[in-house]
Amino acid sequence: MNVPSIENCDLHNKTVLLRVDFNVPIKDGEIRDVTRILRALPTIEYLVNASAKIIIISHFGRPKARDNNLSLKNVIDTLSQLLNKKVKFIDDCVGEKVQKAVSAMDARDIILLENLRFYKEEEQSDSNFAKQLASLADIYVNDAFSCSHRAHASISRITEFLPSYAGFCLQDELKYLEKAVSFKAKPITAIVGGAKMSTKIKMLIKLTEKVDYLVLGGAIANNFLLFSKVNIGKSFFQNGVDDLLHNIVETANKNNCKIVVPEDVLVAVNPDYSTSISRRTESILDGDIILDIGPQTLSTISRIIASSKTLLWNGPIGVFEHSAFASGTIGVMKVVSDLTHKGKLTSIIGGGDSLSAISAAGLTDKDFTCVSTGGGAFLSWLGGNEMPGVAALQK
Ligand SMILES: Nc1ncnc2c1ncn2[C@@H]1O[C@H](COP(=O)(O)OP(=O)(O)OP(=O)(O)O)[C@@H](O)[C@H]1O
Ligand SMILES: O=C(O)[C@H](O)COP(=O)(O)O
Repeated sequence: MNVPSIENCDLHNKTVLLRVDFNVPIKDGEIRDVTRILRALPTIEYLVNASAKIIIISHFGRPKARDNNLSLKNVIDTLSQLLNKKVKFIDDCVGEKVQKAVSAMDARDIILLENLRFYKEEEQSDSNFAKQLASLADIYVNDAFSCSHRAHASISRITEFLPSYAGFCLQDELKYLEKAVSFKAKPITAIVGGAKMSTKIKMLIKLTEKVDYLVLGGAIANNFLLFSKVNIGKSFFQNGVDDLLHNIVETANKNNCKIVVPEDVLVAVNPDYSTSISRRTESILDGDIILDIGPQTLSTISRIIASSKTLLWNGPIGVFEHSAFASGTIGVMKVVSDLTHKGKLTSIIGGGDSLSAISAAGLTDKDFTCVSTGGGAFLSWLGGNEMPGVAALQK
């Protein structure tokens, strides 16, 4: 997939608006995984060495309004440390304050603007908002593969107003993902977990056309359990998706794709999630909250992976941030990395919290064939959907 590279443009003394994905997992103000920041460093360093002025933009979480917990100020110290260079933070992303800071920039200066999603216009792909962002710079660079499935102002609308290029992280992810999935060695297993049901359930239909096993974990699995009339107690699930689930199950049957849901689960015993208890799915109580798969399901999934040649995985299988609910995600991670090292499995894993789960398992990028920063983006790309951010660069 060809995209115009920043290597093909004159950057000297130019102001560059760099869209990255600094939507990193964070808890109590502490970043739990810096992979998404690390992956942006080669592009930032390249721009510094080319004597550009660099304005970094990103979203952070899914804010409904301005929210200090979702301010990009939370990443500024880590970014400066990793770059070994002072990065200035401006607490807005458009308007006079930003314009003033930009006009005071020298070559090689870096500023980070505030969370784009503090403006509803970002997700609305508003033309004026994109124009305002564009007016700050001479060149736009997209280095956020993990956001390129979103048709948002800073991803696809903005390319209407500035010469636009791809950074190295975006280029590499496209290249490695293409290479990794080109083998298509069967059987192919996809694991989809996590909590972003509204985004991900829609993407499952296309996956069932391509894979032999679709293993469901996380909150997404709850929806499928509920659909098959299992009591899920007080567990998280998405409302109003029964028609979609019906289509997914039908398409899976038509394509000989086996959907695997948990047969046993771990539920919370106390409200602080410090202790878990295992239950068969048919024995879940009304007050239970499902937060992980149980041991039986872990061994079923491990068996399926051992019989597979390719594994695609997005989304933790449980709330691995709490040790009582980490055994499913970490157990499966270890099986996958072990088979990858033995050369028996091509493993491709992606997603913000999935990256964090890799480190929680004591593993790194090197333990898998390909590790993508993209979660929803990775699933969308696997399903063969057009990526608005990539398409916009190709226009
Ligand atoms: N059973 C469950 N109930 C509720 N939340 C869950 C459950 N299992 C996992 N999770 C949560 O899902 C979150 C991650 O979901 P998410 O869909 O964001 O995955 P991701 O890998 O970060 O992908 P993306 O990059 O698209 O965000 C984790 O923080 C985890 O605690
Ligand atoms: O975490 C992600 O997958 C990306 O940052 C995109 O976030 P979104 O699903 O909130 O658009």
